[in-house]
Amino acid sequence: MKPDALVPEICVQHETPAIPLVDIRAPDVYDPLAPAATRLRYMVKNSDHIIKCPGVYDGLSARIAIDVGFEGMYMTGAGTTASRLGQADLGIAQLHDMRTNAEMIANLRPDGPPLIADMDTGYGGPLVIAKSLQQYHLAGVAGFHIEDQIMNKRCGHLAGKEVVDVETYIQRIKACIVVRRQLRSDIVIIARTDALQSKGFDDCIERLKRARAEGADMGILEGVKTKEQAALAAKLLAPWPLCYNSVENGHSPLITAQEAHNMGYRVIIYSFASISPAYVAIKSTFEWLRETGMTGSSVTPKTIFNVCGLAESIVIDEASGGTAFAKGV
Ligand SMILES: C[C@](O)(C(=O)O)[C@H](CC(=O)O)C(=O)O
Repeated sequence: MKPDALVPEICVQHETPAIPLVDIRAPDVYDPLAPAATRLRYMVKNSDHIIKCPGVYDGLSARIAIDVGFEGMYMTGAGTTASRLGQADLGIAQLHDMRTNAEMIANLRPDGPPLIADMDTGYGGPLVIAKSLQQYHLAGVAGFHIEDQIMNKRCGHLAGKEVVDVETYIQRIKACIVVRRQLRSDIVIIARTDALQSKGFDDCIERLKRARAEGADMGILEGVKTKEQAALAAKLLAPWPLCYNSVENGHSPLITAQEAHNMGYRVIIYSFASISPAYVAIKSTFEWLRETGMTGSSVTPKTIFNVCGLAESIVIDEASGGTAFAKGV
């Protein structure tokens, strides 16, 4: 008798998490040439995994995210404020700062990973919000989140946040819906609530349900305190897709992408994924430089230029009959 005939037949049941139903308007067929917003909708609805979006704050961090092969990106407002203005995330960046950064990032590779961008409070009343949405749409942004903090907002992972009343929040969402319709845009509207600190969990769920009823495509419950809270929010709001804001060392528990997916989240953004390591690397290099007069870096200039599209530029020059790179680069 062959030895393996003694081995009882085992029927291995692979645990594949059930793909939760997702309620978002999306095309049935994926078109790689469709606008980023349309592609994002398709991905949210049809992906069998959670869409991981690293936080990017400038051209280089976005280029690296594209190079590494992420399927989505997130433009962090905190990172944009820090890198463009040298300020803390306290509502100092305005529409112009955010839109110009988002436009540059979204157009590095228009056929590349869709960009979700922070829109904070929308930067004003309904008319300003209308302008914000229009500008994000024209900039090629695929989706954005808009929240219910007061205009003098602060990072969602700081204490002392204040929120506007529900009706004012819903006005913000309605302004987005009306303008998106007028523009015939597919831009994904993500309603975020920061009310957990001051109003509690139930109030947040009510706010998100109201936003959903108005037509917001997705939701974020900012600053959840426990994994149970994160899971319950997804359950109570299903099949509405939720996005998880993973801020390591912030107010929320660490939840892996797989855990978030199993809870029913469809997108996970990592707000500080590039700015935190950049801070650590730049600081230690500068300290070393101050001490030794050398940076100690082993990265060649060309490495950076390659990530930033050197090859694409050469192709354009050659295709146009140029000779700028004929002697090498
Ligand atoms: C997501 C966020 O809006 C951002 O700007 O990245 C911030 C992140 C942070 O400052 O911790 C937020 O959570 O408010």
